[in-house]
Amino acid sequence: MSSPVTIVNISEINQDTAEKLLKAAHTQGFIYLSGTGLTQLDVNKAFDASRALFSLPDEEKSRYKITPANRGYSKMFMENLDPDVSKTGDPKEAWNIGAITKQEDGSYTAEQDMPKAAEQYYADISTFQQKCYDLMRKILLLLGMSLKIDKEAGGDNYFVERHDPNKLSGSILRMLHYPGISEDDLGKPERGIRAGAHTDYGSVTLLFQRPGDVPGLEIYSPISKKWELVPVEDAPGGLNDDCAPVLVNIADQLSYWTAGLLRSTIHRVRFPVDKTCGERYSIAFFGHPDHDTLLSPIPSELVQKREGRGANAKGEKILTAGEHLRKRLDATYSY
Ligand SMILES: O=C(O)CCC(=O)C(=O)O
Ligand SMILES: [Fe+2]
Repeated sequence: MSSPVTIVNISEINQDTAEKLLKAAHTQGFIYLSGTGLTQLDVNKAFDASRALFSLPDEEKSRYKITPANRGYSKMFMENLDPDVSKTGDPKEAWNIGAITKQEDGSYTAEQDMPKAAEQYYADISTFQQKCYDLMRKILLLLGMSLKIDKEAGGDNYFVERHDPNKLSGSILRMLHYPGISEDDLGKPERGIRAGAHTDYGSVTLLFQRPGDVPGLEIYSPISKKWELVPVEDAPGGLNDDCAPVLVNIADQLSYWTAGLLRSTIHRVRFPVDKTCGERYSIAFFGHPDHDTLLSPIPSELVQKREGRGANAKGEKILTAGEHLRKRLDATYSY
């Protein structure tokens, strides 16, 4: 199957890689990255944890209901990403997991209440969270390089300095589970929409999929102006080699911040309803700037010449990343 999303190898951090990333982020807003430094084993372990958490009884999962701090479990139909289209909410379930950290005595603690069964996965989840943070910062370094940000303002590290793992931010790991299409769903298009059309809220999102699972993610391509299915890429090697290409997309805050130069593309998860199909698991890492980051125009000539858009619009109150996020979350959930 041909893919609307190009693959960029980021194993070499240099200007050439940075330009390739910028081109994809500006045109399609979605990019597959290879050479990320994560192994297939890292990713498989995260999916093992995900399957264990979703297979808990509904009654137990409901005890950890998602909070206004955006942590916890969101059950089937609870989230509605596109209320104009869906009256029922999205047929999917999700676990939002904040930082799990290693203590001096070697034990791990979660910043939120978690089921007992999750504890055996804490070390793996914590490692995975750190690797996601590292990958996000690598992407942000490359984007900083590509925008040729003024040296006195922070230069290549402008974005990296504003995504500090030790500061409060909206960054969150989210495990997702979409049930497949059953006999009862056949011929009913609204049942095929597993996650309504939306854009993401933060700076960049990393999406991990399982090679072999049903695909389902569709992007509204800014190039073809059509919905296009994004195939799931295969892993190139064994368990200890690079993982399957990671799907990365630019989200709203980074798009706003760069006056639309980097594109936040609309996407959804949809299964065709003309035949039954199996379930899909995915894991998203939503990277966000630190809450106190001012989303003021980026000091880069490439951004400044885009007058009147996003953070460049005159008369716009400059929001912090935390304020921007709060507005979006309050519009999506019924807590
Ligand atoms: O699960 C997927 O493939 C996409 C999920 C997504 O777009 C989201 O949760 O924001
Ligand atoms: Fe999304």
